[in-house]
Amino acid sequence: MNEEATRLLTEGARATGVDAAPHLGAFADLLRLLQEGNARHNLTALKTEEDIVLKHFVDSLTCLRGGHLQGSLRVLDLGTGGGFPTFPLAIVQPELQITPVDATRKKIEYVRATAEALNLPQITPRSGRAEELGRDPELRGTFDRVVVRAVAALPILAELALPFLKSGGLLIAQKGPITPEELNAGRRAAREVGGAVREVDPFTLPVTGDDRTLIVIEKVAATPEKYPRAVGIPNSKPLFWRAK
Ligand SMILES: C[S@@+](CC[C@H](N)C(=O)[O-])C[C@H]1O[C@@H](n2cnc3c(N)ncnc32)[C@H](O)[C@@H]1O
Repeated sequence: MNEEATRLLTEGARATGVDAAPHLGAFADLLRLLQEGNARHNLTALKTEEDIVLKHFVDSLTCLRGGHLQGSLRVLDLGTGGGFPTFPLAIVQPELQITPVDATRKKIEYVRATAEALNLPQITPRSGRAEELGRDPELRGTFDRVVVRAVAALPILAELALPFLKSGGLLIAQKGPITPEELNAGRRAAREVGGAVREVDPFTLPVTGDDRTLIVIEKVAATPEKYPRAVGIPNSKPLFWRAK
């Protein structure tokens, strides 16, 4: 990792309360593996080391805001893509037991190989659609946290994520700026699937100043059996929201 990318990672992580210094070697390995994997799997559009460090590594770490990811929690990363926020979280909080999930099998193969290369056995990837995995008795209702970054509108995320959570578990959704309409629909959808919005935390990404919002939804009641609906329906007919 070049000097400027190292400086940005250190500074950006510090702004989120993380000391990156002990982890610089692991982040450098992750950067190299992502760049190599990108040639085969189209994992990220970001090309420069500085952009990857800020917009994937530091951005992923911002889901630690609020202090909801401490201890040996069972965490599901819904729509992990190239492993974000899974890898940055696993590097700085190795006690988390993380299951990254993605519908694209090749991305999960990359995530599995990268977790092995980085010696992060606490990462146990699964490929599949959230609509189907959320009905698997081994996964439904078994997670303390679901993290999700850049996957869908909030009402869709609520339907896909809440089934995975235990009672009292939290969905931590990393989003860009959110409109009052999306937030309102997200609140209604959350209620429908057994959740309640607990925190809406607007902030700017360290260094770049990009607008971000961290939304925390608590599971307060069992998710009705009919959710999640069949594959594709949460996106094509989102609860209380318009389809894209
Ligand atoms: C824009 S990418 C974001 C990837 C990663 N979270 C990040 O922030 O870089 C969205 C990912 O979500 C996955 N995805 C979308 N809908 C899904 C679903 N219903 N079940 C599982 N994965 C899904 C896609 O395959 C894609 O890899």
